[in-house]
Amino acid sequence: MSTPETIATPAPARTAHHRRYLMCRPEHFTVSYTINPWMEPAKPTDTAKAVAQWQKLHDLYLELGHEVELIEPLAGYPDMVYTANGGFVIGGRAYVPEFRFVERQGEAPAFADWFRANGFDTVMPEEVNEGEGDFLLVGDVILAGTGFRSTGDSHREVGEVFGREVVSLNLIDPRFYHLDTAIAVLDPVQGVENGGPECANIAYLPGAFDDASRAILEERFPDAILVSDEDGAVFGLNSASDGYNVIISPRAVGFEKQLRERGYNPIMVDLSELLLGGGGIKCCTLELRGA
Ligand SMILES: CN(C)C(=N)NCCC[C@H](N)C(=O)O
Repeated sequence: MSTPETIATPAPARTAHHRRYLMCRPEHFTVSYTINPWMEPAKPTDTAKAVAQWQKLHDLYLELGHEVELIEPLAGYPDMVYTANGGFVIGGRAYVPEFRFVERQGEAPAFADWFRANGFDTVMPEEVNEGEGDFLLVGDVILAGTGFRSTGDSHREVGEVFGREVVSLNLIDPRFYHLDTAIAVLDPVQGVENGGPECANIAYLPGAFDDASRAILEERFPDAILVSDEDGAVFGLNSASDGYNVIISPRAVGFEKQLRERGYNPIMVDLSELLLGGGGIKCCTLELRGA
């Protein structure tokens, strides 16, 4: 009697897409205040180590063929390294942040000046929003997080600025206070009109969302990778993908395996020092989507 054969479904072939990123060298990095549960000013920080770890991420992007722009770090703004919060950029238009906490508010004019000086159509905000920390472009749609930082009103505003559908999602766990700690966008931006997939895929941490938001994610992304609480808790989802290479924390071992099974190429970069400020790989990376 022959035993039934299990036929493994082959992982789809993935293609890397060129990216342009904005980063900020953490020359002034330290933890001198607490605005998220990860930050403990009493714990010592090592700025040289933060710079060395950040440099590896920066150099990896260049090795992968991506472009990296730099913004000058400002003394007194140790969180400026987390450039994902410095704006949200699509089609050459930059929507500037309005930070929730006074400790970061001085960063916004510096990001606005950088966008203007580099030819972006720069839109000043009326609503509290923390840029690509809470806004993620997935296919043609903007997923927008709220609950801790960006307000619901900023979801309306970002929709008006870019003329796109916005899907609001409620974050409920203070450890995952920005959307980019709970969702990773895996596939390149390709709308149906550009010949791309109808829906680019994501990975997410179900426990970071309320029931209603989880239901939305399940319906919109039936093929999403669901990551474990263990991988979520080490900021595994705070990653950067070019559609093939996915840069993740070396601690997210389960997520690494899930990515390989789906045909992605996970590359591990350790930003343990920057985790002391409550940020990881994605937080240090703002995508500059051109016109
Ligand atoms: C992935 N995340 C959370 C980010 N997009 N940014 C990190 C910001 C960290 C900073 N200390 C703060 O609390 O604002």
